[in-house]
Amino acid sequence: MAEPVLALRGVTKHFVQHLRGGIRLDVLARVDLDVVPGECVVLDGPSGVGKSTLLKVIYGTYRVDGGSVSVAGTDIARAEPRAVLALRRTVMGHVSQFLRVVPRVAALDIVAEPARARGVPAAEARDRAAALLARLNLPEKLWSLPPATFSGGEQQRVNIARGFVVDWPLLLLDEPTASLDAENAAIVAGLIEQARARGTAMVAICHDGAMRGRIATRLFGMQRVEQAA
Ligand SMILES: Nc1ncnc2c1ncn2[C@@H]1O[C@H](COP(=O)(O)OP(=O)(O)OP(=O)(O)O)[C@@H](O)[C@H]1O
Repeated sequence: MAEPVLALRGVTKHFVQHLRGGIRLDVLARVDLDVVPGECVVLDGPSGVGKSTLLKVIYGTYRVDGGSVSVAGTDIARAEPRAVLALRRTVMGHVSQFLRVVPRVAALDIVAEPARARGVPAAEARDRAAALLARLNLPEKLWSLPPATFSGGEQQRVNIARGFVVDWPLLLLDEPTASLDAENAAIVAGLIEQARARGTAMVAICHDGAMRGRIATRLFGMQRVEQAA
């Protein structure tokens, strides 16, 4: 078995809901998970069980109360912000549900940016970005425009292209096909399969049954944590 790119051990996380009288909510309790190159693990469990929270813990957005989150050997849950940013630049990509639009930057450059940040020359990065946008059926006349005014599905395709412009060791996918029609969703499934074949490890949230059946190599079942009285 290959070495895991991602290894979670005993991960525990709670929130205190300050707007609701300081109620404590235990969301993750002693979560263990290994993900090796070429796997696509889909998080499985009812709404509110902590799937998005777990993805944010892996991406280094949230600190944890206990346990460790090893991303390519670094415990990201405890890493300094600078180390988190370095891992995001070199090891770990993230396709979020919604595009974070950068004002006045063209769609093509938004897609090319992660490749540029990893040292790919500008022309090659733009070529890769163009190939992905074409594959995802984004009309070419939109490529030079900032995506602020794009439709939800167009923005999501820009976001997906941005996620796949680099061969990440680890890629996190948060509902990557939620706003897409069946044809474009199938294209995304193809991108995921190709990335797996190249050795990318993936962790995904995907509520659509047909899509998860197509992309998941394994489901990771999550259960609600019993709340302390
Ligand atoms: N930043 C936060 N502060 C306080 N509570 C939070 C925060 N983020 C999530 N929660 C709570 O933690 C629980 C788990 O939320 P999370 O979004 O991880 O669930 P989920 O499994 O992704 O749900 P869904 O499938 O509906 O998206 C929820 O009860 C939510 O209200």
